[in-house]
Amino acid sequence: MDPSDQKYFTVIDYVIFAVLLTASMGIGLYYALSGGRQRTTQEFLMADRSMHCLPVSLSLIASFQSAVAIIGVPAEIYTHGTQYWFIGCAYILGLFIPAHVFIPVFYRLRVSSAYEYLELRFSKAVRICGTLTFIFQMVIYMGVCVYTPAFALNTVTGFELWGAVLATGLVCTLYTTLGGLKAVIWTDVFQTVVMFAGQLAVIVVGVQKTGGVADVWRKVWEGNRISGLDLNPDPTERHTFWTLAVGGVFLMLSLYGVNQAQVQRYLSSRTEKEAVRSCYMVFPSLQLALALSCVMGLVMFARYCGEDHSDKLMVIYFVMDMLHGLPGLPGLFIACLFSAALSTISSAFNSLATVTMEDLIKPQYPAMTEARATLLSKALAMSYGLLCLAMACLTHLMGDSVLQVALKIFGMVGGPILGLFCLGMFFPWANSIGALAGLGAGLVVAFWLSIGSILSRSTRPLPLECGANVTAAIQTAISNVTLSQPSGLKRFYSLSYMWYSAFNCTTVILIGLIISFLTGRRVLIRVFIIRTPQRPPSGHKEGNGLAFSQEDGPSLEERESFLPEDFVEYETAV
Ligand SMILES: CC(C)(CO)[C@@H](O)C(=O)NCCC(=O)O
Ligand code: NA
Repeated sequence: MDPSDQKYFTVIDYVIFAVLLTASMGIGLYYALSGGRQRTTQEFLMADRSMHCLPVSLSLIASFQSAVAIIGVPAEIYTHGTQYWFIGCAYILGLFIPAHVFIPVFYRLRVSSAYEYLELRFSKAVRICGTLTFIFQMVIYMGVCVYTPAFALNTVTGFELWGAVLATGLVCTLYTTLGGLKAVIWTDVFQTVVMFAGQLAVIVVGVQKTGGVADVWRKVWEGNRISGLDLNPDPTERHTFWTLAVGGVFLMLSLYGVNQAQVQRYLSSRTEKEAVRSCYMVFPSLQLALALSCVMGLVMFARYCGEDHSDKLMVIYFVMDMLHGLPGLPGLFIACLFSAALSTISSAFNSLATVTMEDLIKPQYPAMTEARATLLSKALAMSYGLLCLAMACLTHLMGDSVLQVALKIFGMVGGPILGLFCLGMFFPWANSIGALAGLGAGLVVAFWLSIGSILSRSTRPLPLECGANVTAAIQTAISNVTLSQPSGLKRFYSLSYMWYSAFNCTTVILIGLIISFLTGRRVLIRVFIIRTPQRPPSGHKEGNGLAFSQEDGPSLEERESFLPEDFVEYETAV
């Protein structure tokens, strides 16, 4: 393809892209100069805990819906059919459980960082390890997010690669640093709308150009792209109903239940009810986002099938092919891609600044003034912005399908973090040594599994794709002969990446429980149930899962300094 943006972009396209960046900056500036003018950490990091559910819910979708999904999901559907669409089933429990289990715990504790919970429940060491793990996860993910749209555009249209990376990184850093969480949430709202509009435009034009809905349907049906329910229980099958709908629930829990970016949004809601409502409202919008990307994949198939496009950037080729000659629309799609990316990395910057401030810095300097803490938070948001640019360079070196890379990061690092929170919330007899050992073991096994899967895959053939051919068949035959790993380990390495979250979460819980039993068995434990201002306690039955054991929880004084009136205490036998 001719690498020249002259072919695709007219002045109006550049204008639309510029409007996106300017409007985002404008929102940042507005929140820098209005309200409390970002002079407290409560405002900068928590949006004064004053948000309504609609902006919060749109912002919740935006956090983990980046250009990776916009490019990756249609490519997945094109190559492997609509099986991936079944991940929509995981959204039911994946949002219901956070709404009724995780939100009440975090909200009622009035924490700022989700990791504060880990110290309340276990110890300072567990909190710090949890925080560091989260920082690691988000920093890598951020690099993928900022790099993907820039790289895609550069390859297809010749749009300057590092120019685009710098523009995204700097604009995002600026409005995040200026306007705090309020700006992040309101730009997310605007960017989510642009994202949907861009995808919709491509689909409408695409359907028209391929001959209408009936024609698209006939082609994808004949091309065998409408997948039935695959109920194969084999956990090494990449995408089946089980890997997607059950494995996907754990993925969703790690993102929507305990990820700081999302927890922070729940906490910024004005009431707990509003937070729960926003979580419910994510469901239809996330289904819409999924449907739009899946349909785009199908339209793309209707357009190209027969041709052997296995390029992971084919979505961009397709879009430019559809939209060029329609001034403004290529610009709208670029705005859509960058909206998706901006809204994700801004959430990352702000949540990273929050945990670094609340979990790593404030506990060391409890006497810090509010003015200094706010200034430092802004400096942190900005530093993470610059780090993000560095991470983009690192991503430059990675291969693989971007969607798979992002979902693997969520499973490898997010899975163990989810395990840590579950250990705390659901197992009163877990102690902090168990939690540390569990997290450590969980991360080691997660990395072993992921690295093993990368290494063993390099000796296997490429997956059969649309234009499966003789070469692939020969490759399979050869690799079947040459693979000599023990089959048990090989099977372990080929676990579907959609199970990573569930598997790694379970490792943490199991090891955590075993070590807890070995290091601190007790006959009696003391369980503390949080009372809510709205709902007076009526005995221990209405416990919401937050439990402190006698030995490894914080001291009674410490707990009282946190929430004097909110605890009820009783003894129970193990
Ligand atoms: C988080 C899910 C799985 C929810 O459907 C989806 O948004 C997704 O595939 N995200 C990929 C990561 C990204 O878009 O950056
Ligand atoms: Na996003």
